[in-house]
Amino acid sequence: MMISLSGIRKVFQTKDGPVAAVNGIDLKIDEGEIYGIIGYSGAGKSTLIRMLNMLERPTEGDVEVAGKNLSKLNQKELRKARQEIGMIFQHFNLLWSRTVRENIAFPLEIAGVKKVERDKRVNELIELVGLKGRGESYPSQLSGGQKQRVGIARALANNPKVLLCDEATSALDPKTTDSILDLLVDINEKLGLTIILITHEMHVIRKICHKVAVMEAGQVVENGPVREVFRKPKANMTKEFVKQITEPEETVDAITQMLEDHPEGQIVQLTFVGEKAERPLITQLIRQFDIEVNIVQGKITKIQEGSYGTLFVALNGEPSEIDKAITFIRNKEVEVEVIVHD
Ligand SMILES: Nc1ncnc2c1ncn2[C@@H]1O[C@H](COP(=O)(O)OP(=O)(O)OP(=O)(O)O)[C@@H](O)[C@H]1O
Repeated sequence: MMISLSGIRKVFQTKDGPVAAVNGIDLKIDEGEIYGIIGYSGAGKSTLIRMLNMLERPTEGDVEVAGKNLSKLNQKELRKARQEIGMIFQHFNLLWSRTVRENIAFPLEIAGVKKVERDKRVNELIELVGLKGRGESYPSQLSGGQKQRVGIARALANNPKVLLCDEATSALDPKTTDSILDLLVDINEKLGLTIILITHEMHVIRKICHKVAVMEAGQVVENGPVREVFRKPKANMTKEFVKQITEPEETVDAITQMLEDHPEGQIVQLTFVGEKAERPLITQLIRQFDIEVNIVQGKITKIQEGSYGTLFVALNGEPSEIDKAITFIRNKEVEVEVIVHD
C-alpha cells in the first residue's frame, strides 16, 4: 500500500466558528493506482489532498505515504519525505521569470543535484512530457497544456513515488484536458507512479482513474473501482456525478418523449460494464420472449479499464412477459433500472 489515511479531520477556526473541512476520512491507496477524488466545490477535496504532503496539517488522524507517517515527522524529515511526493496545480504555479528548463531544474537545485546530472535529468523530463524544443521558452510563451507539462516535469524531477494533482485540468479546454490526462496515464504506466487527483468532473474520473472516492461535506460517501461505482452507484451524490456522463439533456428529453409515446409499455435503462457491453442481449430478448424491443438511446463510453455502456429500451407486450424479460436481463449481470411512468 502506498497511502493510508486514518481518522483524518481538519478543522479551520473561522470568525463564524469552527469549520470541519475534512471530517473523518479513512482511505487506502495502492501502489501504481490512479485514484480520483470527486466532489462539488466546498466538499473538502483541496484540504484533503493538501494533507497528503502536509501543506495542511490534519487536526486529527494519521497520514502515511510510502511507509512514513507524515504526521509524526519533524521539519527536516518532512522535507525529505516530500521529495517522494510531487504535486501539480490548477494554475500551474510556475516561476514566470525562469525558462522551461530552469523551472524543471528548480527542485533538483533544492535537492542539491550537481549541474551535469541536473542537465541530463532535465533533458529526460522534457522528452518525457513532450516539450522537446521548448526548453528555452518562458511560461508566458506557452499554451495552457504546455504549462501543465512543465508542471508535471517539475513535479517528477526528483523521482517521486506519488503525484498529487489538484484540479490539474480544470483551467484547460476539453481537447487539452484529454492530452494531459493521456500523459498522466502514460507516466503512470511507464514509471508505476501512484497518482491521486481531485476534480469536479466525472469525465476525468471516467477517462483515467482505476478507483474513485466521492466526497460530500468533508466525508467520503462512496468509494471503489470506477467500473463498480459506474455500474451501481449507491449514494445520491454519486448518482448525480454518473449522470454527468450517462444522461445528457437530450437523453432526458428523449425519455420523456418515449414515455408519452409508449404509455402501455415499459422503459428500462440497461447498464453494461466490461466485455458484457458487447454481448447480443437485445437479439436474445426478441428471440426468447414475446415482446417488442425498441431502442430509445444508447451510448458506449471508454473507461480506464474496459468499456461502459448505457442503453434505454422500450419493452412492449404482456406485463408478465416483460417481467420475465427483465429477470432474464438481471441474470446476465447487466444492471436494469425500470423507468416508471409518473
Ligand atoms: N484556510 C481555511 N480557512 C477556513 N476555512 C477553510 C479554509 N480552507 C478551506 N476552508 C473551508 O473548508 C471547506 C472545504 O474547502 P475545500 O477547499 O477543501 O473544498 P473543495 O472541495 O476543494 O472545494 P473547491 O474546489 O471550491 O476548493 C469549505 O467550506 C471552505 O470554506
